[in-house]
This record gives sequence, C-alpha cells and structure tokens, in this order.
Amino acid sequence: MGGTRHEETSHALALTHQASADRPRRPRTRDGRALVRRRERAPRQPERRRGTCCASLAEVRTHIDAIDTQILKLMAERQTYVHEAGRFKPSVAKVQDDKRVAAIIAKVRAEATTLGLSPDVAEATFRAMIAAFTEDEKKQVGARTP
Ligand SMILES: O=C(O)C(=O)C[C@]1(C(=O)O)C=C[C@@H](O)C=C1
Repeated sequence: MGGTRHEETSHALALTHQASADRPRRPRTRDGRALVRRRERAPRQPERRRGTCCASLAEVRTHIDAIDTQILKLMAERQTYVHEAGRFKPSVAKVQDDKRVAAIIAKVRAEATTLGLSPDVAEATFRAMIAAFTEDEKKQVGARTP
C-alpha cells in the first residue's frame, strides 16, 4: 500500500468497519450490554444429561457445590414453613402426619420422573429430609407445649 499515512489509516478503518458490518450483530440490552445467550453459558441439555459436559472431576464438583448451595437455600426456606406448620399443632404427638408424608412422596416421585430424576433417589432424599424436619418441628412444638 503506497498511499499517504492518512490514506492507509482510512483504508484500515474501512476494513475494520467492513469486517464488523459482515459479522452478525449480537443482541444487546437497552443499555448496550451484550446479551449472553443461555446456550453459550451452560452446556446443551443433552450433553448435561449424558454427563459429558465437564472436562475434569474438579469442574464436575464445582457444579455440584453450586447446586448444593442452591438446595441449602431452599431447605432454609422450607424450614421456615415447617416451623410455621408447628405453630398450628397443639402437641408433639400431632407433629408427625403420615398421610401428608405419603402425599408428598407420591407428588415428589411423579415430579422427579417428569424432570428426568430417579424417583427412588427423590423419595429417599425427601424421606430423610422430612424425617429430620419432623424431629426439628417436634423440638419446637415441645418447647411451647407441655
Ligand atoms: O405439613 C406438615 O404438617 C408439616 O409439619 C411439615 C412436614 C414436612 O416436613 O413436610 C413435617 C412433618 C409432618 O410429618 C408432615 C410434613
């Protein structure tokens, strides 16, 4: 390119402009930030289901740790409602409600199946969780009633 410095600069700018004009425009938010599409952040669902989305055991465990934190937050929220349930029970003997537990387990098994989660894993997890919450609720009701 044997033109003046100014011509060279304009040519380079024109090329840059051309290259960005050819590229498909990324969707942006109203304030101009690039919208990251979900597929770019998380692996595609089938890969995740097949368990082939991670490159190392450490990466797998990072995902598991993050999910465990979400589960714990939901358990803390569940606990507040279990304590609320305790307020409506007149005695420790009324805390355990087998009919309610059976209904929860039936619902959880059906939902797990829809979500692609093993219903047996879901049932075992919920039975253990409800048993622990029930003991906690008994302590709470026992502290309030004779
Ligand atoms: O629903 C209630 O009555 C509760 O006290 C909550 C809960 C639960 O953890 O889901 C706990 C104890 C009962 O056995 C039934 C269910």
